[in-house]
Amino acid sequence: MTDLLSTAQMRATEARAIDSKQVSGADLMERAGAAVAAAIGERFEPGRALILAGPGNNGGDGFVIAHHLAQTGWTVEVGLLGAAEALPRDARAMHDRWADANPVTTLDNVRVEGADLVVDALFGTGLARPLDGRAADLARDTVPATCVAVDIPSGLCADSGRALGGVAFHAALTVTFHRPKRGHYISAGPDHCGELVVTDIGLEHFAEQDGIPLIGAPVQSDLSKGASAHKYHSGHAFVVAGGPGKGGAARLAARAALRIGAGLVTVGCPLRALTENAARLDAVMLRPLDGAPGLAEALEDERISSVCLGPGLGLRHDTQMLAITALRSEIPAVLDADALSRFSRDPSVLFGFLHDKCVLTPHGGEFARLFPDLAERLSDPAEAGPAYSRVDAAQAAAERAGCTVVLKGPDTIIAGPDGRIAVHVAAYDRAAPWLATAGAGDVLAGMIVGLIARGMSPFEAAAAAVWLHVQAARTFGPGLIAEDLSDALPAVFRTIGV
Ligand SMILES: NC(=O)C1=CN([C@@H]2O[C@H](COP(=O)(O)OP(=O)(O)OC[C@H]3O[C@@H](n4cnc5c(N)ncnc54)[C@H](OP(=O)(O)O)[C@@H]3O)[C@@H](O)[C@H]2O)[C@@H](O)CC1
Ligand SMILES: Nc1ncnc2c1ncn2[C@@H]1O[C@H](COP(=O)(O)OP(=O)(O)O)[C@@H](O)[C@H]1O
Ligand SMILES: [K+]
Repeated sequence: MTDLLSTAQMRATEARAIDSKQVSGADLMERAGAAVAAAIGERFEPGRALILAGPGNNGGDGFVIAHHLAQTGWTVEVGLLGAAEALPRDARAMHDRWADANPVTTLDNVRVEGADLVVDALFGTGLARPLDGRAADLARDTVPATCVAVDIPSGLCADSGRALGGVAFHAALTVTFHRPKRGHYISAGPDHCGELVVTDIGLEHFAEQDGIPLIGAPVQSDLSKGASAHKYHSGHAFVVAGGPGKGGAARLAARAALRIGAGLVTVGCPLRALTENAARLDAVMLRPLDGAPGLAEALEDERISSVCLGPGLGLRHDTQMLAITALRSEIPAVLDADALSRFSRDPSVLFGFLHDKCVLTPHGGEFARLFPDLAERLSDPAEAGPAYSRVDAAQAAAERAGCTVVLKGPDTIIAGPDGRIAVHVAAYDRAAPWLATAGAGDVLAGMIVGLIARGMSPFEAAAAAVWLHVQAARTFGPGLIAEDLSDALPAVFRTIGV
């Protein structure tokens, strides 16, 4: 499992290593710089390299890289921000080794034009405030295709993935050490990092705390079915649909719930939408509902194991009554789309009925309607590190709501009411750009409700569904529309051995 560290966790690991006296800060810097130079050697032909060295240990790594590149045929120029005398001890030593035989210029005097490679060793995990002056100009002027970032692109907050002051380098390659940091994955991180390489610098033995897990493929045995199982062993998911002409979203959710393995799925809809839904559904069952009292009656069936509300439900008063009715039944519930937005005027009404078996699946806009203060902190300019992050926001939302919150996006954050967090990022080798398509969210809600019907906990169901959803998009490939996601699931199941 890959996990994402905070800068504090990384610093603690480094401190434990150094305190053990088994390794020194200079050893770590030597290994870090050598790892970056090796990654460069595997991807770029030698030419003219410009190293931008900052005033801390990130700059120290830059001098190690200069040393290695010069030994492998590169013409190397180094520009330093600040005075050599002010560098921390290890960085100063690396500077002195280089400066003994080579000139070091100031950052003000370097020019990125004409460089085949720009090594951004300005700031790493110690970035405390926005880039300014010459560093900010260089971040704007450096061509991403020629830029290799040391540890993290300078300007990017390693805890939040947000560019402090809105300015950060864009790199073709980022080489980080020991473990990826949160900032490499969430928010703008992947956009700034380019290719991400994580190198081992010998800290494994000193790692104590786990970071935030990046969600991987679900365990096959959690999704397989017993050879002699009855359909009711896999649960019965109930999806509440809107009125005539509005049923598509709920049908997408229902089909996803069935494909992901719920034993039975029923769509409940107003009587006047029955014919339309009947014409479009076969394996999914249909039940007319007479408003909230009708839903209450339907949910009295003890075999119903999960309920999904929101997709295509509309923003009228009925939606609020239907949601409250579903929540009162205490059946595990997935609330999406209109079932969230309907409560924007007074989210505390919703919070009053939620319980720990619920899952809320807001995209950014829906999140802002339910948690305006948290969304505002996210949209306020990030001026100091560690900046407020999507992880902080999702965690605070789950605590307030008392249930699992899935904050959707290319980077999807899953937060449990107990503080548990998991992240799936559709970037790097998990990119799924065609998933940004109408109805994809409805399918995700259906997948979650289907897995809950099968007996998974809300948090586990959300994590597994988010991975399967992206995997289905990646398996189908370009041209994907929401309808295709459920139909790609059988192929996905085969590849993970279900
Ligand atoms: N952890 C590990 O195991 C290993 C870590 N290693 C490397 O160390 C790096 C972390 O080093 P670091 O802690 O010295 O911080 P770094 O990022 O160089 O910056 C700090 C300096 O920048 C300054 N400063 C900050 N923001 C600024 C701004 N906007 N504009 C101007 N100045 C600003 C800040 O000044 P201050 O805030 O103190 O005034 C301070 O002087 C890490 O990313 C990795 O590359 C590897 O060598 C080996 C293993
Ligand atoms: N660029 C992207 N890459 C991968 N997945 C994405 C991207 N943008 C959105 N998604 C995912 O697509 C889904 C969109 O859901 P949502 O915004 O509710 O759309 P809709 O309301 O149209 O169904 C979410 O699961 C989200 O995580
Ligand atoms: K950097």
